[in-house]
Amino acid sequence: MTRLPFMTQPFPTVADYRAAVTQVRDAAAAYYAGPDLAMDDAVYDALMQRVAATEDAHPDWKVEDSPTEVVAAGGGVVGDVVHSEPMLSLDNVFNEDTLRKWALRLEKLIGRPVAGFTVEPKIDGLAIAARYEDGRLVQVATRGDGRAGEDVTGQARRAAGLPERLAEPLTIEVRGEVFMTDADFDVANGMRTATGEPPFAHPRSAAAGTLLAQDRTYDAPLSFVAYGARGLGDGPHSAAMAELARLGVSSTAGMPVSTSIDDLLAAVEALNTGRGTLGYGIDGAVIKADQPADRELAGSSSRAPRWGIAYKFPADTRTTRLKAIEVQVGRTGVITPVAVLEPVQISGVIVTSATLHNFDDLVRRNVRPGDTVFVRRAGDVIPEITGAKLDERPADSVPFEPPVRCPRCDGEIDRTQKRWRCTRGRACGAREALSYYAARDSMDIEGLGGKLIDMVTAAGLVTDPADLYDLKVETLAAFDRMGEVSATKLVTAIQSSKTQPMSRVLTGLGVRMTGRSMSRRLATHFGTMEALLAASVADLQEVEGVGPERAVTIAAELVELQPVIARLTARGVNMTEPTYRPRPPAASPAADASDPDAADATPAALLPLQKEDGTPMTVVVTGSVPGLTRNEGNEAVERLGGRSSGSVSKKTDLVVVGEGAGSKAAKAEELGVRIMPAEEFAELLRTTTMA
Ligand SMILES: NC(=O)c1ccc[n+]([C@@H]2O[C@H](COP(=O)([O-])OP(=O)(O)OC[C@H]3O[C@@H](n4cnc5c(N)ncnc54)[C@H](O)[C@@H]3O)[C@@H](O)[C@H]2O)c1
Ligand SMILES: [Zn+2]
Repeated sequence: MTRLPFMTQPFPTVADYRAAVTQVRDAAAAYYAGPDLAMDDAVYDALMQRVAATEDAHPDWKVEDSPTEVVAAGGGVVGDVVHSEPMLSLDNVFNEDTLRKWALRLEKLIGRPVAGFTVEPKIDGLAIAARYEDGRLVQVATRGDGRAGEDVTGQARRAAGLPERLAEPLTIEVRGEVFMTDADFDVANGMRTATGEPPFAHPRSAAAGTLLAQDRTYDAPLSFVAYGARGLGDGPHSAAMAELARLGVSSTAGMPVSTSIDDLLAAVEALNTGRGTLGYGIDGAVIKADQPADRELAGSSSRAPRWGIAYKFPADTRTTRLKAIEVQVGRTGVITPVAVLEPVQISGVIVTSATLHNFDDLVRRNVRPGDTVFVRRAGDVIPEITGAKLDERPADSVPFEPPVRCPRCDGEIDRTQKRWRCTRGRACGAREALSYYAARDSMDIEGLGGKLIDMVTAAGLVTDPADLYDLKVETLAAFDRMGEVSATKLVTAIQSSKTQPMSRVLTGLGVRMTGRSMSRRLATHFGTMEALLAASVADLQEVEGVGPERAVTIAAELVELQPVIARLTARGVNMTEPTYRPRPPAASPAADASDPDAADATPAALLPLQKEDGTPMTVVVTGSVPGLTRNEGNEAVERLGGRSSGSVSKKTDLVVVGEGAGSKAAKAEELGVRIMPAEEFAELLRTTTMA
């Protein structure tokens, strides 16, 4: 997990520092009191780090009971249940380097290697302590200020994983996290809105609001996972967790125990990678010394144990402004609201749009254009909006009006399912999809215009591009004003489109967030449709211009398109890209000598627009090239091994100048970039593709 190293700067003045302390305290007070949030977790964490850095730099500025030194930054709500032993916070690390340092410091502190570390998920919920007497659940309390918490027995009894009775009549204390799964979050908000209450903004606040609710107007589901126990003997932590599981309590049992830091880091990384698929939110990993003897030697400060640490993952939830809600009609007629966002960075990725799932959800989550919304992005999953900050809603905001008719074909909408659909299903998008497929820049099927597409779709003959290849001359000839001759011509045009390069197939399929040049780049990079379909989100990002957001969308689109691609392939449509050259393997003399396939991988002869090292020249085509459209001109550049670009700069290697060229040609001359007349370019294309 690589992250930009950054230094936390101390505050310049004592007044700034004090103001930050107040801000932290206020935020913590709101956070621990219930579902409301003053700021993003990431902002809170950064502020806390700055407060700590300032205290390091100016110990004399430090305020009494600094939030860096007390549990819950001093914001925990004190109750009347006194804990058997303080419930502490955890110190944080944010990267590999500081985790290694922490482990070294711990070993120095105890004077010997740590016997083993457990790695547990840090579930994003609320800490509780649950007492069992003779196997019966008798009391549950929140962490509070660490010394005493509030009694939440009634609400906590409903948490899945925290049973009313243990499998054996033991008297023990169980500590762990109460949280809400993503699925239960939807249920909870459904109940909230049904009773006229504002929905929760995200699962953590839903868990807090539910557990701390004074009046129980609804019964939202909660879950529990234990990560601590008292009264089960003095074996290792991992054994205690296994014992809890045996007693019927959901726990972190089965978590990896590592003896080397490298294994430990691998376990942390595995948790981070899998975090999007858990079905509930985690905000980090918790690493603990497994053996009680090690823990005892290390001890604790007033705020946190020294034998454990939280490795915080980059925040997966941020707030931003919802600029607009757009309605998208998918290929199968599914109608979904899509959020257009003020760009926001979430765990290193700029997010500009998010899914809102469906129209019910929009109501349930009470989200309106103009709202400040919580956006969650977990790993390679399309970002979603979990809720809005209702206290920041503009006074003039109005609810979003869902469409009454299909925004694409004006047809009826089927609202019987959660996911609304155009009643015309695939046929709704067929016309658009087919004209796009047949267009000159895509498969270039001459004679397949709007009228014909209307006829074949209305007759139910064609719903997706693959159906085109099944069209028979006799069938078409029977259409009004068609005739044998034009029907034959059309069928021939359709059939001969099968040899078009894969990049045009991709363009024709209309993969969201890709256009013609991106389709070409994808096709040239992967070479075959098979390789493209097998590409992971990470593989896709190797293609120039494909960032994480686009990669996720392309991957999702390809999954959706797989059936039609399979049908096209079955009909003999070409799924390879002619300009594709397998990239030579990384220079490794040993591999060259022993690898029998190495000979196959030697780079092919250079194409006219490739540089000596095989990389593409950057080429700008301006003005018209005889016989080619602008798109075909760009396509030709790539077929000749170059990379087409729209603007002339010092990095441009070649400018093709045709009739009607304007300022770009002038700029090329000014910069001394090589110029090629369009006729010469056309000739080059002719000779190269003939060879
Ligand atoms: N947005 C805000 O305004 C705001 C305000 C206060 C706190 N916060 C968030 O809360 C964090 C600090 O809160 P904290 O002091 O309650 O927590 P912490 O970071 O000090 O960690 C301790 C807590 O982690 C939880 N936990 C989850 N899994 C665990 C496991 N396997 N083992 C042990 N503990 C586990 C427990 O609830 C425990 O109390 C901040 O980093 C911030 O993200 C946000
Ligand atoms: Zn429609």
